[in-house]
Amino acid sequence: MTDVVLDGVEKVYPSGHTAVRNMRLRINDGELFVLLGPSGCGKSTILRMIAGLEEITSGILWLNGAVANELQPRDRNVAMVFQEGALYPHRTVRGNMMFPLEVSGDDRAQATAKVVELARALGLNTMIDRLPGTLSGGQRQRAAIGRALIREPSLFLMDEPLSSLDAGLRTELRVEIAALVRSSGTTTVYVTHDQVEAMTMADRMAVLRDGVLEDVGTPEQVYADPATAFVAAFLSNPPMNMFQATLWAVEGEGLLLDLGPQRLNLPWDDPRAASLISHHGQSVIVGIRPDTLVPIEAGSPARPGTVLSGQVRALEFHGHEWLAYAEAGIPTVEASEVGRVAPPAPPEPEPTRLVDRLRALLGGRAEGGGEPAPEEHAGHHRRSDLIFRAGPGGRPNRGDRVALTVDLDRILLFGADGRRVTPVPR
Ligand SMILES: Nc1ncnc2c1ncn2[C@@H]1O[C@H](COP(=O)(O)OP(=O)(O)OP(=O)(O)O)[C@@H](O)[C@H]1O
Repeated sequence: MTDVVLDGVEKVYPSGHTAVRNMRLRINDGELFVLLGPSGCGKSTILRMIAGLEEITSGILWLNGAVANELQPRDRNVAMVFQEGALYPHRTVRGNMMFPLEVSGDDRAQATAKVVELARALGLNTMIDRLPGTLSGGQRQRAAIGRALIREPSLFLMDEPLSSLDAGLRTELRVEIAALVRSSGTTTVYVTHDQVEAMTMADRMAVLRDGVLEDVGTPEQVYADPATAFVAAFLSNPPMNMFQATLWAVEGEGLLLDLGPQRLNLPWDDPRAASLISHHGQSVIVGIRPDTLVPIEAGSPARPGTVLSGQVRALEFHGHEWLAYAEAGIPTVEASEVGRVAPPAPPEPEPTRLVDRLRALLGGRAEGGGEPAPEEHAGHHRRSDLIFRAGPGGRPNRGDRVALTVDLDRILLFGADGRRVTPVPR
């Protein structure tokens, strides 16, 4: 049993690259804690610093209330599983799982019983005498997890243990791993770049970008109440609409979100009004999840300032629903670039998105249909402006003009720096 505290931890590699910046995190005893973020954000570096495999440049690491910066890895009672859990190829599953107990000189009869019990919990009992080379990837990962857990570490660290497996197996194993580590009560830090894995497994999770902690909380908190535009966009599937707006506080009318050719209107009694007033005349980012947009009959009554409209230009079938992409002429924001601490990568010399290359080739018309290209506004403009869901019965057709009511209580508002305009409760 152990808790982990990172107090202002930084990692600068000898190359000069800062991989982790001023990391402040508390991982509680017995928690299944997930570190989530895109490739290169510093997740593995943090895990390796906790394990003692990577030196901490500055800041303090506390393990169970004691400073652990200089503690040798073997003195931390930590077990780690990697993407490809390395097993001894000439030892059976049983032999691999027995190994840590042999090294620590455990009683052989007790060790054997323990291995059999854990192998059963991992669904490996029927293959306990097989060599790793005869196992599937998922079975090998289970055996690696078994070997790591057998000596009951105080802290269990897992670095993308499922990323080499196919989608079906990942889903199956993530449920099993979560159940197993919870039943063992071992504090676990689990690294992944997969949002679904993080949200389905975590007791609490941290979202990282460029070595910086963007948000931390339970999956429900971080999803429903994200601290930054980056977190909101990273966790949204289907993608969140991220619009560039100018905010105007207008007496008698409320708070206007000027989206270029369209606008939304928050009443003065909106709970966010007090925080929003300080953004009067400034750019804000409006995050709208597709499920907060509901198609309505054109011309049907709706409160002014609660409707967005557009022309459907593409539809995607997702089995249980359709996703529609409507051109609305509203400037959008690339949330992954908003509020970055590290300088963004230099711009690509050539358009890299297929749609941009096609558009360049076709002289500005990527999709057929001959519709005039929408007017460009300030801000980063994408053609697929407005993404919304349509049930199997209510799907629009390509080219239809659609009106969508916006659930204003559920829109997320961020300042130009990407941080939420209202403080996020945690
Ligand atoms: N030994 C090293 N020397 C210099 N830079 C390094 C070293 N190891 C990692 N980095 C850099 O530090 C940053 C963080 O790397 P890290 O492996 O922690 O990221 P990650 O979030 O785990 O990525 P991934 O999901 O791709 O594994 C990256 O930019 C990486 O290139």
